[in-house]
Amino acid sequence: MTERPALTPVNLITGFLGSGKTTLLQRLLRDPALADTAVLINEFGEVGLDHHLLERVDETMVLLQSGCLCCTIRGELSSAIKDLHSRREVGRIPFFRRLVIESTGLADPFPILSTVHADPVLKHHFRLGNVIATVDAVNGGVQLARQQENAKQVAVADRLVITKTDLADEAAVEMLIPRIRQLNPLAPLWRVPHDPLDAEGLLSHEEFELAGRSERAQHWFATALMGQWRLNRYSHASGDVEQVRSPRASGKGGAYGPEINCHADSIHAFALVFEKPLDWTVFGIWLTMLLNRHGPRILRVKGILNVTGSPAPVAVHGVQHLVHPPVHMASWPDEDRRSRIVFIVDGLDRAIIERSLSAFLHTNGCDWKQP
Ligand SMILES: Nc1nc2c(ncn2[C@@H]2O[C@H](COP(=O)(O)OP(=O)(O)OP(=O)(O)O)[C@@H](O)[C@H]2O)c(=O)[nH]1
Repeated sequence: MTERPALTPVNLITGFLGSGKTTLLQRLLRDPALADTAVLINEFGEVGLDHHLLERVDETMVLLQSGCLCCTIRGELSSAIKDLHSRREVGRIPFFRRLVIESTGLADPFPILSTVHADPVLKHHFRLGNVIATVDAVNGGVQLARQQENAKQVAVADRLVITKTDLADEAAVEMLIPRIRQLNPLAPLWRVPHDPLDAEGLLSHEEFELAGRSERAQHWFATALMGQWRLNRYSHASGDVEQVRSPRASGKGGAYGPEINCHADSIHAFALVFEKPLDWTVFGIWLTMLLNRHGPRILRVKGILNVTGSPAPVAVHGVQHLVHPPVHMASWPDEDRRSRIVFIVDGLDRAIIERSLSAFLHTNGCDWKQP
C-alpha cells in the first residue's frame, strides 16, 4: 500500500462550460490509480446536476452548488475542504489520498488555486497538484476568443485535453492548437477520445510550480494570492470565514434575479423543472431548434429528463449550437423523479426560453407550466 502523503495533493479540472470536464473525470475515476480520491464539484446555478451525471455518490463526493468558486464561494471552498479533512481524520468517511476539484466552466482558476495554496489552515494539510484544462474542439475557438476565464483556464494548465476531436474537423483542431499554444506553449496535450488517457499521466504527483509558467499566468496567480492574503487577514480579524465573500455574493438581486446565479454582467443560470414525464421526440426537436436559433447566447444546457416510457433518466447536453446525443443513465440518482434542465445563458432572457418551450409543447399536445 502506498504511503499516506504528508500533504494531500489537490488537482483542479478546469475548462469552459460543456468542454468535457465531468466526462474526463468519470473516465479518470475508473482508473485504479485513482482509487482513494475525494471529489469536489462546483456547479453554477440553482440546480446541481454534475454529481448525478458522474454517477458516483458517496461521502467523499461533495457538491458546492449555486455559485461560482472564483467569485462567490471562496469561503465555502475552504470550509468544504477543511470539512473533508476533519471527517477523514476521525474516520467518518473513507480515507482519501487525493482531492480532485471540478470547477464550474465559468470559474477563473486562479482564486481557487490561491485558496488551496495560501489558506492558513489548508496549506498545512493539502498542496496543489497538476491542473488539467479541457478545451472543446468544436466550440473552443469562440470560447477562447470571448471568455477571459477560458484563456486563464488554458494558461494555467499543466495538462491540456482537447475534447470532442471526433466531432470537429481536423482542420478546425489544427487551427485551435496555435491559439492554445499562444496561452500555454509547454503543457503536454491529449486529444480525446482518440488518445489513450492514463490517470497517472494526467494527475501525476508533481507539485504545482509557478516557475516555468507564462508571465501572464504568474501575474494572474500573484493577483489571486494577494486577494487570498487580504481574505486571510479579514477572516482572522473578524473570526468568520463564512461571511467573507466578494461583493458579487452579497445576495442582492440583479436584473436576472439573485446574484448568486450570475457571473459577469450578462451571464446567468436558471433551471426549468417538469413534474410530468416528457415526450423525448417533442422535447428533442424543441431543444435542437432552440440551440439553432439562440446557440451563441446559450453557453450550456444540461438536464436529467424523466422520459415517457423510460424507467431510468436520460441525460441531455447542449453547448452553444451543439446538441450532444442523449445518454440513458443506469438509474435514478435519488427519489426526485422530476425532469430538471439547467440553462446558462449570456444576455438571453429566461422568459424567451420559457415562452418558446410552452408554445412548442402546447402545439404538440403537451402542456407545461413552470411549478
Ligand atoms: N463526442 C464527444 N462528446 C464529448 C466528449 N467529451 C465530452 N463530450 C460530451 O459533451 C457534453 C458535455 O460534457 P461534460 O463532461 O458534461 O462537460 P463539462 O465540462 O463537465 O460541462 P459543465 O460542467 O457544464 O461545464 C456531454 O454530452 C459529453 O458526453 C468527446 O470527446 N467527444
